[in-house]
Amino acid sequence: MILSHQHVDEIRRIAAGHAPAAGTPDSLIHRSWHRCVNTHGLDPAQSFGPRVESPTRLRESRERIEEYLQVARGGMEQLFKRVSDLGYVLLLTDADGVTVDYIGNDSWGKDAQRAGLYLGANWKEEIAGTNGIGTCIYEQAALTCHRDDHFYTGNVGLSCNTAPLFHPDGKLMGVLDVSALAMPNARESQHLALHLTTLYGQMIEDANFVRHFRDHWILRLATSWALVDVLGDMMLAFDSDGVLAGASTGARKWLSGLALQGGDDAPIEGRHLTDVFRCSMDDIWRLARSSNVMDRALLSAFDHQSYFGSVVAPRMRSAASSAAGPRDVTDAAPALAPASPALERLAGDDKQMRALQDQARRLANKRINILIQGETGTGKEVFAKALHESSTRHDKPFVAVNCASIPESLIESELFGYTAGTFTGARSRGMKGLIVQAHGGTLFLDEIGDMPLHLQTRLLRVLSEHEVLPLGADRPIRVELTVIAASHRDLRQLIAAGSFREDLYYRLCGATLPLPALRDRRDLGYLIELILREEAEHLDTRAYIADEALELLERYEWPGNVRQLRNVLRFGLALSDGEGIYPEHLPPEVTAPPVLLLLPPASGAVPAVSVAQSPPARAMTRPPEAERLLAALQEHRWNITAVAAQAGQNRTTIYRQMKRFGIVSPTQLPPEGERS
Ligand SMILES: Nc1ncnc2c1ncn2[C@@H]1O[C@H](COP(=O)(O)OP(=O)(O)OP(=O)(O)O)[C@@H](O)[C@H]1O
Repeated sequence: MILSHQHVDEIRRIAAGHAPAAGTPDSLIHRSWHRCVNTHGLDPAQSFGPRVESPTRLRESRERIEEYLQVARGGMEQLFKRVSDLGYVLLLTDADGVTVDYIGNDSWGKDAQRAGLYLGANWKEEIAGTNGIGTCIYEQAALTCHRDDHFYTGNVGLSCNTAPLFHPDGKLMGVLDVSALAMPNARESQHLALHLTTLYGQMIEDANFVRHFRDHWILRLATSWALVDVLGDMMLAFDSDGVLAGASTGARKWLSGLALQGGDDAPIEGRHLTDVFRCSMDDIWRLARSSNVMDRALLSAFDHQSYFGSVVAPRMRSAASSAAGPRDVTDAAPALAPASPALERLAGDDKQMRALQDQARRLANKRINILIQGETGTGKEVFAKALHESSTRHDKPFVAVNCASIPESLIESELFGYTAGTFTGARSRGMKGLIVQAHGGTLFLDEIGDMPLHLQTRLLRVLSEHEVLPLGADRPIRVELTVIAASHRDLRQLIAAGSFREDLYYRLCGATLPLPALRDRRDLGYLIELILREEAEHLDTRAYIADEALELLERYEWPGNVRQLRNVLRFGLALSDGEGIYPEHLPPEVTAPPVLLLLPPASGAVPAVSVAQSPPARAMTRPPEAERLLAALQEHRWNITAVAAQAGQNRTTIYRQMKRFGIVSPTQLPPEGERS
């Protein structure tokens, strides 16, 4: 041990900016000495006595962080069992360095108390100079402050190992300290104690994280598959839409380090899990259900490292829903998202559409890119627009781009823009690209599957770096936008065929909304009424449709979906001249009789009534569902309402099934002699 005046001289030398003498402690301690003299105005030659806060101040501190204290106490008791025989005491402080909890050994309690290792002692660096706790608060990193590292000579008998404890929001909660008096001089004597302090510090933080996010889903990640269920290196809390609500300290460091490398300093909260990993939410839910750890690998979207994941369900879920897995997340989600008129009007009483509307309401204000899939004409653009209008971005631009309809040679300049002088002739003045035009709002990329591969690469960069580089420009433009992409094609098939980038797919499908085909919707009546009213208003005519015409619409399969429905109604209104739509006002594809299958007579009194127009080989097959339907129709004497009631379905469904199986009611058959 060095003499006290040598200690003081060394601190003054370092504080004055001189190089340390050989064998002196690390620069973290030097930084603190420098701070103590030059910033806090402390003098190392002064004597030091611990400052102990009043019982009232201590009580107030403890009350403020009650939950943290409870969690930390559990970890401290475990840790104390491991270090008490070695002569250590444990301290827990708040973020201001005040000791709010203490576990020590009664036999040397008095000495520890005198040294300031006790409840209420304030170890802030501004007061106590360089010390384990105060310096840890400054450095926000685990450290050892061993003997002569301390600023005041009165403290050089102490050896302190500390770890900062962070709240799930990333702010410092306090410090865990493992301290002892009269340890051997060799710094190495503290290695194990520091290691244990760091380990238990992480366990306390993780326990606090799990408790804080007990109503969220938690994804635990580890680089070792064997440990993922017991000891995650990192944890991410997310809601049932996959939006991140918090990250444990390990995950926060990992994510912010990686994001900063990419120049992105946006907060972690609000990002989507599928931005972090190259996977879809379906993969995350699958991972939650899988019991085989080897199936639980996730590939990071940033550093392309593999992690093993396990998912912990929120506390509020019932046992039954947990067992069913997280597929039915809408059941687990808290309350229904508030209604939004733009989304509301898109559907009537159709279960699939209702679920999509609810999901869309929840997603509207989250920073998530969305992929809408559905057959042509199902209303993908209409849905995207409604989503935008329901969001807080509704007063910002909604820019729609149809990747299939812009010539390939123009897509790049249309999307990314170009500077003046890049082109000659009419385009010489430069143009703000559509991506930049959508800044702050929503960019709708329709038929994304048709985007050429080289532009997919550029789009990927826009999405990950939030920057656009117009053609001919040397500096990128910063853009913030939400992308809604749509496709009627299966993008996974395009990926398999090599014509769509997998990484772009994962960037785009933060959530996938599959729009049902019109033939699978149960709200055709609602849509007819809505569209009829809109079209009639447009044509300034009467919105009326006769029952016979309505029945034909209900029986039609709608290969062109809602777009075709709108066209048919517009056509009907135009032809009907304000007299109401009757069958003769409908286009032939809707009124033409279906292609019929020959169904051999069923065993029963009523003869089979189908007519053959198709090849004999197909005609002879009669699927069991057709058998059952025909039997029900015969039983109810072709009363469609009665058959629908018995089957628990609506009349439209029965009509569709009849059409599919080529079953025609005797009342609709042409007279015997006219059949072909
Ligand atoms: N829910 C709805 N209510 C009223 N009209 C709708 C609805 N959905 C779609 N439509 C109408 O259908 C037509 C097609 O809609 P939209 O362009 O959104 O379909 P899409 O799926 O994007 O088609 P495509 O795949 O061909 O791009 C539009 O005229 C729109 O007005």
